[in-house]
Amino acid sequence: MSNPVFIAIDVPRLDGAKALAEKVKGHVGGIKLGLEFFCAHGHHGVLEMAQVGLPIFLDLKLHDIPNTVAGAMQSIHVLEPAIVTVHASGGRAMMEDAKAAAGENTKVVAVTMLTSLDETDMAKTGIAGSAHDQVMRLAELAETAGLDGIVCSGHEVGAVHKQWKNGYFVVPGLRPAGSTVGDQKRVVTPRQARDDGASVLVIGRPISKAEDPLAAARSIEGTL
Ligand SMILES: O=C(O)c1cc(=O)[nH]c(=O)n1[C@@H]1O[C@H](COP(=O)(O)O)[C@@H](O)[C@H]1O
Repeated sequence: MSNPVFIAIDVPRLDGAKALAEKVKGHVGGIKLGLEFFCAHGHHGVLEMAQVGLPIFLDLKLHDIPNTVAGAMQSIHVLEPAIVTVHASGGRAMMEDAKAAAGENTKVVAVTMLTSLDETDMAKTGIAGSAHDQVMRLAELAETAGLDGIVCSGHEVGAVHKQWKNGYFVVPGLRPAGSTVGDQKRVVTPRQARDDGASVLVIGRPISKAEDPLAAARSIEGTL
């Protein structure tokens, strides 16, 4: 099985991003570039990072009216990302149009409930009920819209996997035992997420902020 770990490269400088990716590339399966990186370096930066030779996950978390999101998807075609994110709360029509506008080899996955939120945060945005129910509801909506899968925490991935057999499940909020949780709230270990059906394990700071990122990536790989 190929390595399911995508390293989240949330660093501001392109040279630093590239050096980190080069360092760990033998022990991860892909590179995730998010808003911090894309806002700083745009298309040029993504093309530079693609030279490392690993699949690129472009985590743009698109959330707008359908026409605008479809346009954004068309604008990133040329980058040929393996995975792109949109927000499930953008609704069914937005997700349908995002998928229709995506390249044939790009998986479009919907962020359900951010792993930095818990039920108290959710209630303050006007959504009552459990994180589990909210993720299941949005997963069903994403499947109906024809997306490839969703992003959810390791707390929900087992249940979503049972409901959506051939879905593609991206799980962030991962922390090896004993590591700092930081701003994440719904957290599990990489091994737990993989055992529960995650297709992709997104891991950032436990590798990027480690004293020795190569050793950290290798050690996580060894637990899988
Ligand atoms: O879409 C994502 O990748 C994502 C969704 C989510 O619910 N939570 C989440 O942490 N992420 C991303 O996953 C990465 C997690 O980074 P670390 O907390 O440093 O491992 C960051 O790049 C986040 O933007």
